[in-house]
Amino acid sequence: MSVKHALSRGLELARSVFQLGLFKPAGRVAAKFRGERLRVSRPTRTVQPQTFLPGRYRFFRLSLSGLAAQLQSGAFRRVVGGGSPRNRAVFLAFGVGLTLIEQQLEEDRTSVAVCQKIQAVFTKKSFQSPLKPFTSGYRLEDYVTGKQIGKGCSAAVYEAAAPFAAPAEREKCSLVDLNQKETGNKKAGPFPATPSFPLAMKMMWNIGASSSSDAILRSMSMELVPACPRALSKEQEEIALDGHFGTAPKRLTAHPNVITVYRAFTGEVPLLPGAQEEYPDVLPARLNPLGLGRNRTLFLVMKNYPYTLRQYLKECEPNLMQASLMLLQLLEGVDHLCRQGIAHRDLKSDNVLVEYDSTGCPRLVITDFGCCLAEDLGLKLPFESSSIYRGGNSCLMAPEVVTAVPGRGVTIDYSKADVWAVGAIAYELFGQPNPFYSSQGLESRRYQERQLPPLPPAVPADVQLVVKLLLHRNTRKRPSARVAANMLHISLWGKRVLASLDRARMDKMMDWLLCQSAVVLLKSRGTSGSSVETELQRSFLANIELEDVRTAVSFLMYGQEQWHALLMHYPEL
Ligand SMILES: Nc1ncnc2c1ncn2[C@@H]1O[C@H](COP(=O)(O)OP(=O)(O)OP(=O)(O)O)[C@@H](O)[C@H]1O
Repeated sequence: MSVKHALSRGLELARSVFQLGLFKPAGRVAAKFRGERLRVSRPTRTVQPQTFLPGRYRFFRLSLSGLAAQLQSGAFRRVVGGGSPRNRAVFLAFGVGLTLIEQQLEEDRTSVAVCQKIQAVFTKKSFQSPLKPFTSGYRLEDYVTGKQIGKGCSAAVYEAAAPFAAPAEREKCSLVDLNQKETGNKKAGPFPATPSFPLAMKMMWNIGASSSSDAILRSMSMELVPACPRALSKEQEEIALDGHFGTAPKRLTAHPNVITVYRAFTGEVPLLPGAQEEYPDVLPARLNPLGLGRNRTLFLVMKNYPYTLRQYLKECEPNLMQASLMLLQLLEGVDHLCRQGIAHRDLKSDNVLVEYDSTGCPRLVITDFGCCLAEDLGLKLPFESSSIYRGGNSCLMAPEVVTAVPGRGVTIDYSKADVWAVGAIAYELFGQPNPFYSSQGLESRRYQERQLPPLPPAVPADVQLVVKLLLHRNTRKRPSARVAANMLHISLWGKRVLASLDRARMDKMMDWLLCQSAVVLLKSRGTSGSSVETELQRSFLANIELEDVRTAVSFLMYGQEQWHALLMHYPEL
């Protein structure tokens, strides 16, 4: 290799590596050129908190001061000074690279500060419940129940109403309301002649636990993960905590794309419409002499949604924009769970509920946390024996979960399992059958990425890329929910800035983020109720982090192939 060639190759590599913000390879590139491993001291971890540490490489990042020390060391100078012209050229290129790093760090510090300010503005206003706050409702008698609206393997769900929980006026925009308006059914007072049912009451089937509140709350504790702070009465909250000896499952904070359980209480199983015909076996002997159920069980009160996602998609065909927004909502919901160390483990279109926002756009919420993982240990589950429960719905179980083999020291990492299921559900959102349902033939245990069916050609390329990446078998090549959501946000609302971006310079991106923030703040001041679009944009801005944005931009700019080529070259990325 000529000196000129080595110099230009070194510079080119340094530039591309620095532009991507990948500092780790810089060390390796240098080592590669020198034909030996560069013995720089391991990263000193005394980087100031505000220093930007790019992406996943933060733990590996070369310490500039360590490198500087190496540069000054006699051994290094001997290699460089006495080395071949090629070595000197590479050293020169590397020196230029170091200057670039310094500049980049300075720019990154500014960008991080911008992101932090934006986050602070958008995390202030927390998500508001659409229902009037209420202080009672801890007994079955507080509610009027209507017809059955759903049934699963562990519960029946009924429509319900309570005078103290009427929906806030501006939020009454569900299909139920629309239908009632069309048929002239106007509300007159808290319990009109034909009551509308803004609530849904889930009655769990209690077969295993005894009838004590303690046993019920302990055995069904996962259902309480999306419960709001005052969902349980004081006494039951204490029982729920005591029953777990201080290790009760985590509770989620509210999010527009995650169900909120407003009330949870234990009570006697009533004979509700359809019980004798549809679930006689799980009724207590008091109601069915042959029934196996216990006398008391857990009740959960939530907002009543007009559709599950599966029902909605059977009846409606969302357009491309709506389908993309729906995908984005699932990603935002999953990101919210991940941030709080919770894995749903049973995501499917039956466990997603749908309503319309004030503009007619479908709003999605993730529901049914009965199979979730919400332990203090986080998203890693020790998997030492096959009796350990991995989650529901094996068809949509991520490859790393379904193929895990129990053994000593084995853990299953769920941090990207839900997002994989979102990738599979994306097919349904865009009008295709879910490729992982048995009728379609792919099994998450053994499929290859090339076997994935294409999405319809009309689906935007960026969305196709996101779905492809989400279904990557290798979790290291699968983006997190946050990065995937950022990709969609930038693709939906930041196409122009993306086209003008220089990979390294995030200043244009920061300008765009500031503009977006102003626009979203203005939109939020409107009186027409919050729209899905605004909620999504708020979520994006509330969670903005430079390294996630940069990774999303890299994926979008390089596309999957180039990114993976880079990963192959530098597998430790
Ligand atoms: N808040 C709600 N609003 C409207 N319908 C609901 C609501 N919650 C549940 N449903 C309906 O009830 C059905 C069963 O609810 P859910 O999935 O929570 O029960 P489950 O027994 O835990 O289900 P699984 O079989 O997945 O374990 C849902 O598929 C849906 O049709």
